[in-house]
Amino acid sequence: MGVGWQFGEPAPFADSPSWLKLMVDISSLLASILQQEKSRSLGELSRQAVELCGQLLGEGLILFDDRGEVIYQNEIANELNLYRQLREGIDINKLLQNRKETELLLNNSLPVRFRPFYYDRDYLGGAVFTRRERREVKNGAFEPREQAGLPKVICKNPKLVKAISIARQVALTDSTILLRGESGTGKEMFARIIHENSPRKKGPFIAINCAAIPENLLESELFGYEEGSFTGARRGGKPGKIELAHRGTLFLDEIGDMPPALQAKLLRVLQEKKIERVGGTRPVPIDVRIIAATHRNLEEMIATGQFREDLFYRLSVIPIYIPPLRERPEDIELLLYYYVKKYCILLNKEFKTFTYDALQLLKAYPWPGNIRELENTVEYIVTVDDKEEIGVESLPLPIRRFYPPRSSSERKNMHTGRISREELAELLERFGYSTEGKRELARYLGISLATLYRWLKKYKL
Ligand SMILES: Nc1ncnc2c1ncn2[C@@H]1O[C@H](COP(=O)(O)OP(=O)(O)OP(=O)(O)O)[C@@H](O)[C@H]1O
Repeated sequence: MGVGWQFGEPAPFADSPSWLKLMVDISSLLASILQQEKSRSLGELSRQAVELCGQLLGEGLILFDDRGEVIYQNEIANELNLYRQLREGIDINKLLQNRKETELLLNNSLPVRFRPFYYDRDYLGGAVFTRRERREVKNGAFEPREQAGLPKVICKNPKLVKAISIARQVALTDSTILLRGESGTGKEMFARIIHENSPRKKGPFIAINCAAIPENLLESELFGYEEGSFTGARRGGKPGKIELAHRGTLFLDEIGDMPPALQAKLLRVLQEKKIERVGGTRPVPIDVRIIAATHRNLEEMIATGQFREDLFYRLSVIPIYIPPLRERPEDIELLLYYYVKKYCILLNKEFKTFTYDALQLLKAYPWPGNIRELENTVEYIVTVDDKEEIGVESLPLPIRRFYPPRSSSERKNMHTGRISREELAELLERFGYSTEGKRELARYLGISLATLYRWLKKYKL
């Protein structure tokens, strides 16, 4: 590598030694920039190669540098929470000092292997990966998601990406947040992300679903109680969820279902930052960050007197709306394959793909239960189906029976009986041959059951 200069005749100041020195200095500067560029692109190339190998490996992989710092971990290691398991199960530094290939079993029976890396005799770092045999990983080693830490957020929809970036920003503050969105859209997941990215992450994350607890118990669950405050009260009393969330985050799910008396009490906590247990006499100072969530229309509830306006404004200092899955069809395919991968690993099955038709149907389906429904659907398919490619026939009935709304001319064709035999056969397959399936199909086609039977007879179906 070198730098050459070419001048016109005569070369300016060619005889001057300081001119020559300047040329030499500039040349070496340019050479070192070129050198840097070259090594940077080599570094980038190796980084991308590592990432690609990590993705293709199909096993959990973590790379450490010579001081035991994690420099890379792949998605599966993340999902398996491999690093935490390692930290809890073994002394990582000892493992690194050992500097020889080691095989071990973590506390949760996850088998891992450590391999050191050298350059000449210098130790560069090492890799830890799970063993190839999936069977062993399957035996209880794949932790349920809740314990495995934060789930990965799968999305490319711009609205959701924006919502996530807002959540990460406001995580740093102590403002109260109101998460709005339908059931199963990921409100609790958002609350956890906010907590984990906040200065309170070392404190507790306490969640309570206001709709799941009977009204008469909700107060003591939230505020706790003193000994003897009611029949059956535990000796010594009991702290409530708000108290348990001290120095951490309290996630109040389904806040719209909170009874009015408790709404007033919660408002006081927010205003005074103090809490009084049921049957208690002295308020205790409390330091919690509240994240509330609801799928209900709180504005309407305020208008009908079911929800306190003052509490609403206190809670929704920062409102974040999480769009339902049907409003972000671009995320459906990503989520489908994310869960296929998860359940194939979990159930020790070969990776599966969807046929074009199945994918189209899954993308058109409105997913009223959102991501929770999608995950359950994939778990069901992967469990019961052994085919490598998932076709329409493998999808659960409610999805098979769903047909995206057609254009009016297509509907007109159907009304006038101009539906082809193939089309009717395909619909029948989709809706099912049972009487219930045929009834659904007739409803879908906008014809009576008797007409449908006539068509089936005509086409000998
Ligand atoms: N973008 C996403 N990527 C991956 N998983 C997601 C995503 N959004 C939600 N999930 C998963 O979907 C499931 C439902 O999410 P979550 O419980 O947070 O929903 P929710 O809105 O709180 O539901 P509900 O109001 O019914 O309690 C969880 O398992 C969550 O991890």
